[in-house]
Amino acid sequence: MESALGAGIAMAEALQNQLPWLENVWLWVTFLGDPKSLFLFYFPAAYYASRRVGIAVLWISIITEWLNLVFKWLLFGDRPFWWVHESGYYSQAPAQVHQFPSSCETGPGSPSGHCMITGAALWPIMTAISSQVATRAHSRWVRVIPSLAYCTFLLAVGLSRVFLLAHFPHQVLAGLITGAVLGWLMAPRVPMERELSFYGLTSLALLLGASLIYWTLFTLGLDLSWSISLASKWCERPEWVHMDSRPFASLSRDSGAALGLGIALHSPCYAQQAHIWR
Ligand SMILES: O=P(O)(O)OC[C@H]1O[C@@H](O)[C@H](O)[C@@H](O)[C@@H]1O
Repeated sequence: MESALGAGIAMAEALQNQLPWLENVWLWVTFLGDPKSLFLFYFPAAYYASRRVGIAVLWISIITEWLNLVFKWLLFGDRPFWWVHESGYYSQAPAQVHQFPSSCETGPGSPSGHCMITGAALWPIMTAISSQVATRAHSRWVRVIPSLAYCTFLLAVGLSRVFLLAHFPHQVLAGLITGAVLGWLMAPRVPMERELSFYGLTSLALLLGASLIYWTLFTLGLDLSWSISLASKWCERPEWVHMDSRPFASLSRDSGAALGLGIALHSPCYAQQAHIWR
């Protein structure tokens, strides 16, 4: 296992030292692939274009981010930025890698959330654009552009995570595969018109479900804050350890977004707008 992780560090070394001019590109790509961007940018943009696709993006983001949190708790994956120091693997010849302001994620590393959550949530956008293109374009090459763009973007997100020392390549691969499978499975099953209690109960279930898993693992003697201690210990600058990368920050976002979606869809203001649109 150590040599596989070492190969991941060698890949990060190559990305950082052989292609230094791409640094800003990787930082931008990681920002665009951040699960937070799904809630802040992709969901509103998709909703503006199509209500159904917008709700699918938000719903899939909520559920896959929650699943990603649970997978991370169960898989105990190291992050490269602390593993290079903690493992002792580089005590003789230090690795030629450095950290960035967005390297110091405090959650465990496996699977990559950027790849898994963003991969799943962008699936409905990709399929919606694909079907639009298919009705207009006759060329097979034009029709594959949306799926090609989806794959290229996610591959770039994966490479950016390796470049930043946030993930090992196998964690990126696990995130990419899980994200695409979840996107494919969930996109046709997104609940569209449900009563407010459905959203309230989903919000509560996400909150209580994660808390129950956390306390069960904690009672079994597992320390789930191990990654926060390692991130704080090995991050080059304390100000790079961001509170919103903590596992419970994403849980609050998911639970709040599920309830917020229900309240918004049942608000008189929304009903009035929906009436005008019809
Ligand atoms: O697992 P990754 O790719 O580091 O990404 C997941 C994390 O990305 C962070 O930027 C978010 O703030 C977190 O909430 C999220 O959990």
